[in-house]
Order: sequence, then C-alpha cells, then structure tokens
Amino acid sequence: DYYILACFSRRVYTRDGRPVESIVPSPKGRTIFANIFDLYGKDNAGIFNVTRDLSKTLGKSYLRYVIGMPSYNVIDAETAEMILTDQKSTIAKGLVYNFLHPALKTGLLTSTGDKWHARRRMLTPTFHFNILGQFQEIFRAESLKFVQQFSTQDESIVSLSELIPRFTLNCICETAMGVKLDEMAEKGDRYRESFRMIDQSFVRRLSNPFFRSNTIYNLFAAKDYAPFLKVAHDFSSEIITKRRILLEEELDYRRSTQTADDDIFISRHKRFAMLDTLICAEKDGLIDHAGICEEVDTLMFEGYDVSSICLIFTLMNLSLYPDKQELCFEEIEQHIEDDFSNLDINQMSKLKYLEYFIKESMRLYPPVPLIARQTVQETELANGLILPRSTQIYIHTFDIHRNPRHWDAPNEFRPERFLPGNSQNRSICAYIPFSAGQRNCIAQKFAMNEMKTLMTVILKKFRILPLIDPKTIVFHMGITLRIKNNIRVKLVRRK
Ligand code: HEM
Repeated sequence: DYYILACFSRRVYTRDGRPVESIVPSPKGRTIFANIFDLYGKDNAGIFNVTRDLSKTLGKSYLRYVIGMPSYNVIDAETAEMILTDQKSTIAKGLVYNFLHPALKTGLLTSTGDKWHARRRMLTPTFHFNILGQFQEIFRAESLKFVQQFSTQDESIVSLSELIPRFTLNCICETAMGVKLDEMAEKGDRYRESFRMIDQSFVRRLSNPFFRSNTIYNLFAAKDYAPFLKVAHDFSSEIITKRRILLEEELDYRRSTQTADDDIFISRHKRFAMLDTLICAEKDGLIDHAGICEEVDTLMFEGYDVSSICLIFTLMNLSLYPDKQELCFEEIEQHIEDDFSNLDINQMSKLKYLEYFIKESMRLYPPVPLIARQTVQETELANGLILPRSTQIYIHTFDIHRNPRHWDAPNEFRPERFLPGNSQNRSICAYIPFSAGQRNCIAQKFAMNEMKTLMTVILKKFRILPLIDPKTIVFHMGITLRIKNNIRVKLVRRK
C-alpha cells in the first residue's frame, strides 16, 4: 500500500531482515494518509472503540503509522513487560503526556529524567506504611460521613458517579494536602467540573492530528480551556496557601511541646500531610513554589479522579454479583467490629477477598486504560523489532486485561483469579492497573486502603442492589476510563 504522509514517517524494521508484518500486523488506515486520521471526527465512544475493535480483530499487538512516527500498540503482557521494565533507559513517557502539561505542568506523572528522580525520591516517604496508617483515620471518618447521608432511609438510590468523586476529593485533600474541604465544597465541585473539561481537551488533541502540535493547539484551541485551567489552578493554590498557614501553626505548636526524641515532622501524635514534605523541601531549596503547584495538581488529579473511577466500578460490581458481595460481607463481619473501632491498616490487611474483588474490578475496568511511552533513541526489542527514535508506544491495559491469552473467560467477573494459587503462572504484566516498572503508581497502597475502607463501611451497613445493566455501559475515551452512563445503585439498610 502506498500512503502519502506515512512516507515521511520513520519505519520500524527487524534485526534479521524478516518482514515486520511477520511479527506485528499493521492495520490499514481510514484514508490514504496511513493511520493519521483514524480517530479524526469520531465521538468519545468511537475513539474508545477504535482500539478495542482493532485488538479484537488482530488479536495481537500492532503497528500504526501516524504523522512522522510509528505507533506501537501493545495488547499482550510480554510486550508490555519489555516496555515497562526497560532497563536501558531508551524508553520514556509518551508524547500524549505533553497534552497534560497545561494542567499538570511537569509534576511526578509527566516529568522525566533527573527531575522525576528527585521528585519521586522526595515523595516516596510520604507513602510510607506508618504515614498511611495515620491516613486511615481520615478514610474512616470520610467513609462514615458518606454513609451518614443515607442513614435515615431504609432504601436509598445513590448516584455513584456524582457522590464518589466528592468522597475521593475530600480524602485526597485531607490526607495529602492536610486541608479539610468542608467549607470549600462548592469550589471542590467546580474543580471536578473543570477537570472534566481538561479531559475533553486531552481527547481533542488525541483525535485531531493537527492539535498534536503545541503551536496549532495554542493558537486555535487552548483558549477554550483556559477558564477551566484557571479554576483548577486557583483551587490548588488556595489549598497550598491554607496548608502553609496550618503547617506554620502546627510547627509552632510542636516546637513548644516537643520532647528530645520527637521527630518534629513525623511526630507520633500528629498526622503528616504530603504537602508538608513539599513545603519543607522548599525551605531547604529543593523545590520552588511552581514545583509545589505542579505536584499538588498531579496528586489531586490522580488522587481524586482515578480512585473514584475504581470505586464506582467496584461498587457497581458488588451490586451485580450478590453472592460475591455476601462473601465480602462475611469476611468483614469476621474481622471488623460493628463500631469500626478496629478498622485500621492491620485489620484491613485481613480482608483478602475484598481485595481480590477490587482487583477483579480493576481488571475489567482499569481506571487508567492506556499508558503511553516513547523511544528516546532507536530501540531493539526482544521480539526482534527495531523501533526508531520517537516511536509512540501505547500500552492498552484495557485490552491486556481482557486478552484471552492471559485470562480464561476474560469477560467473566471472578475475584478468585487473584487467589495466590491461581496467580502463579500469569505473566507479570498481564495485570497492570497501577502500571509496572519504575514509573508505577506511587500510591497503590494508599488507594487500596481508601477503597477498602469505604467498601467496608458501606457493606457493614447496607446491602447493595443493582440499578444498571452492564451491557448498556458506553465507554468514553479520556485520560482515565470514562463512561457515558450515570452509574447508580440502591442501598438497602441491613437490619
Ligand atoms: C485505583 C486507584 C489508582 C490507580 C488505578 C492508579 C494508576 C496509576 C497508573 C497506571 C500510573 C502510571 C501512569 C503512567 O505511567 O502513565 C499511576 C501513576 C501515578 N499515580 Fe496512580 N493510580 C491510582 C491512585 C492514585 C492516587 C490515590 C494517587 C495520589 C495520592 C496517585 C498518584 C500517582 C502518581 C503521582 C503517579 C506518577 C508516578 C510516577 O510517574 O512516578 N495514584 N497511577
């Protein structure tokens, strides 16, 4: 086939001269311009489905040629492992993360090289086991506040899509930022709305090849999103200002009450917000105000949006599989007191089935359905392909998690897949909701604890009944997994 613009694209080739097609198929594009316009003009559901359909029809990872560069689309665990665990540092974050720069600048998620290393080192201790243990109090309080809304009725219809993001935003603000959102609830709602628009700008750039260029995007589209970016950035600035004041007050208090062997920052009695680490690092000259802003924007976005998607689907699945819901409930009854007084990290680690349930939910509905990388120099893969510099690599977690090569009856919901005995022979990267390798999610345990806590509190008090047929779910493309539907469940109070 002769493709006009693809002629300008660097080509993938093989080490031993075998035809590339003998290793990876290259589907035909919609136009004569290779795959450049494959997504153009499609709505959010259409964009999401292009890659789903290709993975079903081709059954293996495949190549596409877009403007000036190949894109390698990965739907199998072995190739994902080669990419995510690359030791030669020839693979970095993909170009699409640049689309997030207006919102997140170059925070932990989007930065690379030395800057990323330094920031990861700075933030890793804030996810330490001891710190997470202290956040548990907040998760428990927020979960109790969540169920309190329905405590007076025997039955309530709950819009998860509306209420869960509010819960996760409260949790991340209070844990990571050390600021209670109560008196800022309305601003919180506007912040979440603004992120919906930022998500739209991401999809627009993904689907329209012209908007991949920063210059064209800035000239013709950026102004549509400027007001929403301002809302998001003003919100995080307000949080930083509030925390600066609170931290100063807290440090003054600690200085006045400190004993000789107390660590002033990680005191046994006081919680430690992640934002405090950044503010203290600023005092040491390790980060500036702009740096703090980008990390706060990143943690807030990841912290509220991604966890809420996971919770929405997990609660929906509890409603759809009553037998498995009962198994979760029995386990909770066995380990957690009725007044939740022992709902701490140690006790929660005993809720194994609940964890398998969440994991299975993330398998079928991975909150981050796509991870993108690119080669920074010509890179040879173990399967014999030689990827030229700037090859975009898209790891389709959604498809890997449903690939029949890795999963029996992939569309069936079976938490038992995650029993230790059933996971042994699985490829490492067959299951990557939190990604893998050095750029994996820094907050996996944080997210798991938050989700387990809310589910425990809900299940102890309510039975969850379904109000949605999963076959009607329409997925949308987004930075994270989006859906058109409003997911609702019915909560029925347990006697
Ligand atoms: C169920 C919940 C979550 C899931 C499924 C999830 C998933 C992921 C994935 C797949 C990545 C890698 C993204 C990529 O390389 O493109 C990631 C990175 C990251 N996540 Fe999460 N995440 C979750 C919750 C959270 C929470 C609650 C926070 C913050 C408190 C967080 C903070 C981050 C950060 C900062 C990164 C960038 C790490 C780096 O590159 O060093 N995540 N997450």
